[in-house]
Amino acid sequence: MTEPLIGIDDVTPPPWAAGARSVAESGVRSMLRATPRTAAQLIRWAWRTSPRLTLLTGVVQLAAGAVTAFGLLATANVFTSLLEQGPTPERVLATLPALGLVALAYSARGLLDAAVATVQAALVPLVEQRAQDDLHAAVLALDLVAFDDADFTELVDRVAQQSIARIRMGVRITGDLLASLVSMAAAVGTAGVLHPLLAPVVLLAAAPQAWASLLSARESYASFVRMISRWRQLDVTGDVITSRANAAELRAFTTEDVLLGEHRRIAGQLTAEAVRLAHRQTRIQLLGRTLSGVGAALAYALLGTLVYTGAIPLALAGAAALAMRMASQSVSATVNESNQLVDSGYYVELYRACLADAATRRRAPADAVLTGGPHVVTLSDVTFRYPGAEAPAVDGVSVTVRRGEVVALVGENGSGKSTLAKLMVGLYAPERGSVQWDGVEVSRAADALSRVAVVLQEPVHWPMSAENNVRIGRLDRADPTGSARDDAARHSGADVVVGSLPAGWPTVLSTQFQTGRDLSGGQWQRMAVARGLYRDAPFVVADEPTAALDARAEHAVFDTLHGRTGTGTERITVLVTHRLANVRFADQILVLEHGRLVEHGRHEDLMARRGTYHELFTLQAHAYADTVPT
Ligand SMILES: Nc1ncnc2c1ncn2[C@@H]1O[C@H](COP(=O)(O)OP(=O)(O)OP(=O)(O)O)[C@@H](O)[C@H]1O
Repeated sequence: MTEPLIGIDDVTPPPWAAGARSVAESGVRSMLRATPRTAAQLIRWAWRTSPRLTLLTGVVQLAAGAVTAFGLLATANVFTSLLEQGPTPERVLATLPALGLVALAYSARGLLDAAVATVQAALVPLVEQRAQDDLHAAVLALDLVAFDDADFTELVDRVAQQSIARIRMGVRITGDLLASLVSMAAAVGTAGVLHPLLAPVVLLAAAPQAWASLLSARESYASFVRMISRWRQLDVTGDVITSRANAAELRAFTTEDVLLGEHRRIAGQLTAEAVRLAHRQTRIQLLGRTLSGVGAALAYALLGTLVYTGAIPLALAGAAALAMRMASQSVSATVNESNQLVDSGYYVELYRACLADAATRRRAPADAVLTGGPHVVTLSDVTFRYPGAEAPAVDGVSVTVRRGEVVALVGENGSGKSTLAKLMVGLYAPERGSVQWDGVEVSRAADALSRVAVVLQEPVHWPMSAENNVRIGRLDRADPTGSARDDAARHSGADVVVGSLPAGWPTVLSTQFQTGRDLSGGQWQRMAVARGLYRDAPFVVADEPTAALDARAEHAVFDTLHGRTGTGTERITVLVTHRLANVRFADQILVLEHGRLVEHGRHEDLMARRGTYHELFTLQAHAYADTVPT
């Protein structure tokens, strides 16, 4: 097979990758500016999480840097007094107080390092938790339609998987960077005090290494942008291979080899790119180190010249050499930490961009209140298009539904039934036209969804007890004796499912837990119907609620939905189904084709019209009539 299995070999980088692309294309100077920006952003988040711990971290990091500087000065002092006129026993004794200070500085640094570790251990997880919490809150506040935008959902996935960990790392590195900067300033400052020429020379010696690190980081960004579609393909293929849901079909169609081959093909491309990148980065780093080495040699040569010409007394030369050594060490640490921050900076920025994007995709603010109802639901010229789609999924639908009615949505696959049902309850807002409940625009009503129960074809498999799988339909419903729960279970057939569970209602329905159980497709659907009934809402949307149910269970569910038994008829029921025998008794049948409402009426009217509904119904009826013995 030569064609890529996934079908898309090169996708356009999503808009959220623009940040990485601009870094990859930007100069070293703008990358230099990115580091303080990232650090400032992380400090702001840390401050927002805990001003006290942030302040404390800053203070102990600064103190650690300052103590290191103090240690350097004390050591320089020891050297100076030792070398002043050649060491003698008296002079050695005279250095003892300075040596004491060196020891003090070392132990203070040890204590401060412990303090840094303790304060960071408290602060970093808090910042991480807050970042995760804010992300979850933003995702839960999203308008449903946001999940239909593939680029945005990939952004959310990436941020959830990568950015949170990078924020954690970034906060820690920002603290370390602060301490390294103080040490560097102290060392460079000391060298400068000993002779003004030494400070710039020390910095110049380190500059090539810093430059090489930034170039190397820029190469990483460029590689990331180049391979972004490969990474997406690798993730998708990996998920197909490892997912439990796919396991049976994947084997039944004997696709193991082709999938493995596809995964290897993509992974091979990524590995080749990783090797190319590593070689390029090694060359850049080597150049940087060589130039830095030459710079360091020049710096020491300058020191030698200064001593030789008497510009620096010999007694101070040892201190100067020490300061230069420490300056180059702390410059290396600063460069290394800045580098890591540049690396994290991309994901930190992605997180910020994701929250900003999510804020624009929130559900519209509720500015209308419903008083009871809905009694009358009115759709006027409703049109809706999924993000990025050319054709509307629902196109100019107008209809009125009254309380007590059962409305069936009928049509071929992809004709817009599920989308229309979601528009009716305000899960989607129309692009054109309006959906009103008793004259109120439903997508702007504060409490519309609390009046809705949905039963979907592929319901959520809530990883919780069977009891809560039903009660989550309305957790605040007062049902101390469990009679409402039992009613819902009886009318959906979930009572039989629960009866077969080892611990009954408390059994956890998830094999992710040791004592948990999984259910069959039809059993899950019965639980979903029970949940919908338990919600006891005045507006019920049942989207293929019985697709996986056996005949007896299906019959019972439709009896309930049609209000012929049990749980009350004072509601609106919207039913999406392909089993047309179940829509015969509906008060209104809406037939959709390519999103347009092409037929509308009761069963008898539509049969008399001999249009699409008549054709679909007759096809199904014949399939049964030919086989039922008379
Ligand atoms: N998330 C989405 N993004 C883009 N297009 C979508 C999305 N979901 C559905 N569509 C498209 O919108 C149209 C209507 O889909 P919808 O799910 O409403 O159809 P349906 O009548 O319920 O289909 P089925 O009988 O197969 O369940 C289809 O053309 C479908 O391809």
